[in-house]
Amino acid sequence: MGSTEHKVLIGVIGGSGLYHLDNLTPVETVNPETPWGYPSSPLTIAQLPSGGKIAFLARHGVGHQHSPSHVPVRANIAAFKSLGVRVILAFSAVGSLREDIHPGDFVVPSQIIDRTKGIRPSTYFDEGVVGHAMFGNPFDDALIKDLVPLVKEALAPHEVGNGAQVHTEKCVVCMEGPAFSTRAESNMYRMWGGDIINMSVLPEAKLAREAEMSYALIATSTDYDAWRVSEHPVTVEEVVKTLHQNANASRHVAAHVLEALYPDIESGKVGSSFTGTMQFACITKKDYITREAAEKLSWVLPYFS
Ligand SMILES: CSC[C@H]1O[C@H](OP(=O)(O)O)[C@H](O)[C@@H]1O
Ligand SMILES: Nc1ncnc2[nH]cnc12
Repeated sequence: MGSTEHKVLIGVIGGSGLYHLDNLTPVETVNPETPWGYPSSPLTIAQLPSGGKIAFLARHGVGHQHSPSHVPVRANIAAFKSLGVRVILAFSAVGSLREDIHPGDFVVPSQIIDRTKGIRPSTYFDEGVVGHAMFGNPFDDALIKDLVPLVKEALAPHEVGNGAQVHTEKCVVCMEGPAFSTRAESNMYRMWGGDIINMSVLPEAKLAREAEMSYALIATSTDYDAWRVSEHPVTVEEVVKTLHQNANASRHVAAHVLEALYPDIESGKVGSSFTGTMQFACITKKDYITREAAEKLSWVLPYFS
């Protein structure tokens, strides 16, 4: 198990362009080996001004060495869980599938369309224990309700937000990658009701749910993907350029939101929406669960210890 003297209640996942939160005070680095291997990067435990502790993880590694299809997501979520994390705030660079979601805007989505190709390990329930998590509302809506006003507040000063809007109630398409979509695919996603697109929200959100953790995505729009005929289809240069412009705003949003949410997470008012939900989601009969399988699952769910 991961061990630290610190009580860590919130995990932050930094996406493309967000490889550190150097506006917070680091206190320790941990790198727990989980039954699913090591996380994408060591976890930096940092202290908030009010004293609360958070853990930061770079999704693709600090050198951006893990492609979206090969991020060790099960290890990432298990590593957070082993530190006692209850809430995960995940940052992600996304393409916009809508005219009114401009590059530089922030989006806190409420739905997901899965366009990954089944090549990512995406469950903790594939080795001897069968469990079916409820996933109709893939994010923690109660967390989002508290989060969105805080994101808006953080971006309100023009020198921070630079006029960025905050969009809610949107649908994120998660594609396999690493190549971007064709124009035809991009248009199809628009017809399906997709509003933004990335390569990372799955299986992250699903594994957080299986581990009974509260999860929300804070997406920053970097481009118009491939659907907009007046423009050339998205390139990585364009994404990275906008990302660097957005990174300081994201760090500011993270610091503001973490500080404001911490007391409610500590008191259990926020972050407990899914506590206990997996207890009856496991369908395998007790006598059929091997000690090895139970031991492995106990990393993410207390019922198996
Ligand atoms: C660098 S462009 C595509 C890449 O960016 C996004 O990463 P993240 O979600 O970690 O910010 C997208 O999901 C792709 O992995
Ligand atoms: N257009 C796009 N497609 C998929 N992932 C992205 N991340 C940023 N822009 C993206």
